[in-house]
Amino acid sequence: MSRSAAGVEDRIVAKTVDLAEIPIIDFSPFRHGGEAGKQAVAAEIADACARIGFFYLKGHDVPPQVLAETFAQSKAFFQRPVEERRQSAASPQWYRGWIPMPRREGALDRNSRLFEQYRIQADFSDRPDPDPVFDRPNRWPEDMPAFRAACEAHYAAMLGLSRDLLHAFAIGLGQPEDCFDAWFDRPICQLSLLYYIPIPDGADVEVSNTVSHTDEGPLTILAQDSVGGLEVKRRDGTWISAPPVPGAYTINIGDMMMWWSNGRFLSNYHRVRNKAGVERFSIPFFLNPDQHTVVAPLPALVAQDGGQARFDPVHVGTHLKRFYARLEKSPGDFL
Ligand SMILES: O=C(O)CCC(=O)C(=O)O
Ligand SMILES: [Fe+2]
Repeated sequence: MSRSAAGVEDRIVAKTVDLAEIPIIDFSPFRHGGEAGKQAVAAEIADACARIGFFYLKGHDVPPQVLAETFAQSKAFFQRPVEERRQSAASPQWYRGWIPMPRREGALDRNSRLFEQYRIQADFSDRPDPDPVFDRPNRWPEDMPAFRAACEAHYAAMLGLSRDLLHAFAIGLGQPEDCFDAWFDRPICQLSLLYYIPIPDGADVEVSNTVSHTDEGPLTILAQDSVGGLEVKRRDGTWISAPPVPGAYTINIGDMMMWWSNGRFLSNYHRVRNKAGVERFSIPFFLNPDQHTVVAPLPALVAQDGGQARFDPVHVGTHLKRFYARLEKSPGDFL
């Protein structure tokens, strides 16, 4: 018997956030509240990262119009006919631009990937020794100059916020505020505009728009529209909703921050199930270190843990190239 859409897991599609699980943290004391403000915010962030790896951030000082304009441009782009979207398509050799949904074969399941995306990355193509994967110019829809302007403004705002958040993570780990800074000179960041179709009524309860995954880099700053559908795994293995909180970003740490913290912080599993019956838009910004950074547990934390490093060192560029190669192999990813 197939499980019905009204199965147990469906009940977790909640519209309100459980603040005991995922706290809303006000960032303004970190910037404007002196040393005590910094310590207090860093402690709240560290607590959330240790428990669940997710928190909401308000008081971030990102002007609301930066986000509103990027959402407006994203909607305008995804509403275009497919022939127009395809004009700025990514390819396995040029992983920037529009990435369609995989072609569907058979019934939907938890791996169906029910979303399209537009991927924008750092552009270091002016380097004397440009890397063929990382240092490419972005693709832009040529007849939508406002699209490019909005994405670039949003990217810059997210990069600025990430740099401050790195300071908060450092303090929360009991380390000097600038302990991560040297690894973020030319960070390989990515801004994705995501467009999720609704999961059809009556689909198996396992059907999900994205697979359950952790993020690769140290930090993801996510803007959600009002639809909801993001779900986060608790340490006991059950799923909870992480619905949008107006005016706040949804923030999670990824694998590299877990490695640096020697496991104090959790890079947590999450997924999207859009059961709202309408389209959903979201905009994650993925922070990654410089290409040649080697991420390994911070020595001071390893010393506190009796000399035991829980994770092996990882070279960022090699790791991300392997990750991109996996994405490229997914059948049907490119039209
Ligand atoms: O769209 C979302 O809410 C989350 C997206 C996500 O997890 C990802 O792109 O890694
Ligand atoms: Fe993610």
